[in-house]
Amino acid sequence: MSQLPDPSKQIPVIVLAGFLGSGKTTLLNHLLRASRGTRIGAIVNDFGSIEIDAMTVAGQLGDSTVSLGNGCLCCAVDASELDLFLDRLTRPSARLDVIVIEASGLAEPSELVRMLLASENTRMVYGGLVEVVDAAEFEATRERHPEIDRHLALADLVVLNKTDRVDAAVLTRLRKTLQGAAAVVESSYGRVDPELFFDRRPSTERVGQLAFDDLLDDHPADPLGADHPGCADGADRAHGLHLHAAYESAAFTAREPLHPRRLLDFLDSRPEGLYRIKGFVDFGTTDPRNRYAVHAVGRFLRFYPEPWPKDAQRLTELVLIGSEIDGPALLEQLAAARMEAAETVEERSLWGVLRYVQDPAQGADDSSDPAEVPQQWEP
Ligand SMILES: Nc1nc2c(ncn2[C@@H]2O[C@H](COP(=O)(O)OP(=O)(O)OP(=O)(O)O)[C@@H](O)[C@H]2O)c(=O)[nH]1
Repeated sequence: MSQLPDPSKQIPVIVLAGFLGSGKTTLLNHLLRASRGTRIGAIVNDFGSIEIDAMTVAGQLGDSTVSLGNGCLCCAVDASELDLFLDRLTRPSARLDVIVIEASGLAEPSELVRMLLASENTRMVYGGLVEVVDAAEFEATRERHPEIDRHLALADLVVLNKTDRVDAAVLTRLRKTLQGAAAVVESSYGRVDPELFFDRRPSTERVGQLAFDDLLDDHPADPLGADHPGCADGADRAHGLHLHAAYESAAFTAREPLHPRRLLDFLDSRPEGLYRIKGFVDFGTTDPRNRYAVHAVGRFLRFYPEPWPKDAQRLTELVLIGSEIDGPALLEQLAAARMEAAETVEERSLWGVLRYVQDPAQGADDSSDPAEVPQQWEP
């Protein structure tokens, strides 16, 4: 007879979900920096074909990060790829204490939870769903996507993030809206107490606010049919109701540096539907030392200069995610921002970009963590 697993030795697997750009990677990086000895494994699921999130996290974790790119994990035909990674990360030799799955910003959390609960891997236990909410964008996002309420209903913990971006009145309103959901913690730049994540949740019949049976029943037929971009063939029939059924992504790569002013023109005139842009930009001789991480979430735009990693290929790599966007046209516009070989560009053309760089003196993203070395950049 096979032995029942010892629950005290099972590794909790936490799902970190939340809409596009809400701050999942930022929070995951905070956890990794503030883990103080707890060994965290991460599985990162990007929606776009260039795995920007994985690139942002991977440096921190080495072998303990695995990336499941290009498509939503929630629509994998079967869970075998996830199982494979979980198998690898839960091996005793990996010596991990906890595993965090960062879902894509368009994933359907209930599908991920279902996959984890159905997993036959006895070395792990489902550790709960954390839903990150962007305080500045939440109300507009919820209006466009009422299904967000379903995600919140399933959460064990809601992190109301980006509180620095809203005033007291909005915050009070949000607190009221989120009342009745799971425990809510507020944060700026994902700085939450890691104890909230690492303390294993007792394994019970309930998942978040719902019973396990509710979760199994929550499997509506797909009114849109089976084929949607970003999904494996024959993906889940409920997929039509998933957020990402309405979204598409486009990937842009350029070997030539981009002209700062032309890139800004592109960003300033980005269409409403283009909700999320992320990646790294090479501005060539205008700043040869640094690459610029770029993040656009709704109308929010930020550049984060950071020294080029050693041996990194000098490329610009961007992922664009939006609904009702004309991907090829956007890529063409971006291509026009590439510099010609003979083109000279004045250093001051970078000034426009620098307006979107957060002043480190005003509190860098993770300044709360004394263990962290502040980013050095000199444009
Ligand atoms: N002002 C402010 N910006 C934040 C905060 N948290 C994250 N950001 C910024 O928001 C942008 C998106 O953050 P990410 O952590 O990449 O968001 P994400 O949820 O992983 O994004 P996707 O994977 O694309 O869904 C970045 O520019 C972050 O620096 C916050 O609390 N306040």
